[in-house]
Amino acid sequence: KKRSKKKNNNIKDITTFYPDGVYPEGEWLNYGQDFNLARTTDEEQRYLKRSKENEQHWNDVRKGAEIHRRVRHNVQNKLQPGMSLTDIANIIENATRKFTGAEDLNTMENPTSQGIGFPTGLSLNHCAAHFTPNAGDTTILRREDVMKVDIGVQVNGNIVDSAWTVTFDHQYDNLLTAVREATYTGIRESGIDVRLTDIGEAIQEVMESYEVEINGKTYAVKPCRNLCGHNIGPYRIHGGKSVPIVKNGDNTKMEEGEHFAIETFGTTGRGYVVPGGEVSHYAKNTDSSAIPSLTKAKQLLHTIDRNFGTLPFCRRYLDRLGEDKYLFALNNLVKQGIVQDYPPLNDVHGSYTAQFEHTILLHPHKMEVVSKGDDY
Ligand SMILES: O=S(=O)(c1cccs1)N(Cc1ccc(F)cc1)Cc1ncn[nH]1
Ligand SMILES: [Mn+2]
Ligand SMILES: [Mn+2]
Ligand SMILES: [Mn+2]
Repeated sequence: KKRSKKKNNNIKDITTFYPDGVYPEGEWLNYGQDFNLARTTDEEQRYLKRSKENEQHWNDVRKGAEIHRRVRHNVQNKLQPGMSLTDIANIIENATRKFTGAEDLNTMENPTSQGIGFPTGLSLNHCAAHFTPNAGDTTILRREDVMKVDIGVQVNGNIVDSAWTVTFDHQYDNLLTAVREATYTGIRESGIDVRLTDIGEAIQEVMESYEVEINGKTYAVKPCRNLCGHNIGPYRIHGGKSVPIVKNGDNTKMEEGEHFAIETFGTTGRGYVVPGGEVSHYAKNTDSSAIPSLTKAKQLLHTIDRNFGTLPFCRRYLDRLGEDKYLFALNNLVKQGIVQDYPPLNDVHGSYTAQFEHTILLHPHKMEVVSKGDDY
């Protein structure tokens, strides 16, 4: 019997939808609520007198954000309990590859010019981040699960990092509302010359003002105090600044022109995460120049350099490139500090964690929430 699978014709190179090559702007926010943070017209002039390469840069991020919105809308329409996490990851990653025209890294002139920004996070329940299935994983999404979907899209190294939380049971609604409102607060509090600790304090206050009843037990929602947002650099998912989600005394300031991922995590557990479980996420260390000792490790590092550069990757992407029996060599690269591993980050078993994340751009005159959609 012919499967009634209709082909989704809306998933193709995004340039067919934007023949003029100009991508939609995100949501604009004024800096700060009081007068002295509002940026005056000469900052606006500086933005408007934008240089060609600057405009190309912002347009690249906006292209990635539009792809991000379409990829997440596509999977949101398909998500059901009973699906395997592997199928969910492939739906997301194949759509990203199609929209960016990065379908086969082996045939691309420059495999890192655009495509997947980092591994698709599909972290369940007490696991808050950095889980994606490895080959052979048989995990099935269940009705009672709280799944954080964390998607990365990159265009010329400009990474759009945005995430939301999927549930099918309304008993988690207050947990999601707490985190969504905390993330929105973090976004509104961000701005040029703002201290990171002040953002964390504002996030924490909103997060802790919520409680949630799950399976008959009432919890005060807590921030996962050792998770944070971060600035983003070209081909660098973590630019060195961490945006705390609790008050932490870090007086480092946000600066004009920076890209930030503002993400908050709420939990019914202990309020902090620990690494645990099988590693799937890896990334080349930007500040390592060590040469691998093992021949197999040298060959693997060449594959990583060509296909990912300093972008994070996961084991499934190595499998897809035809790499085989690479685990010992990969662990050697990790031991030598050439590659960093990012294990899953978990609160206690039986707890529930939620996440919302957007990427923001600190223009001279206003903030642009570039990954904003009508979903979150
Ligand atoms: O937790 S982080 O390592 C971090 C937070 C603050 C400073 S560094 N991380 C960066 C990252 C690491 C590996 C990836 F594959 C993707 C991203 C944040 C994050 N994970 C998912 N979305 N955003
Ligand atoms: Mn994260
Ligand atoms: Mn993310
Ligand atoms: Mn992030």
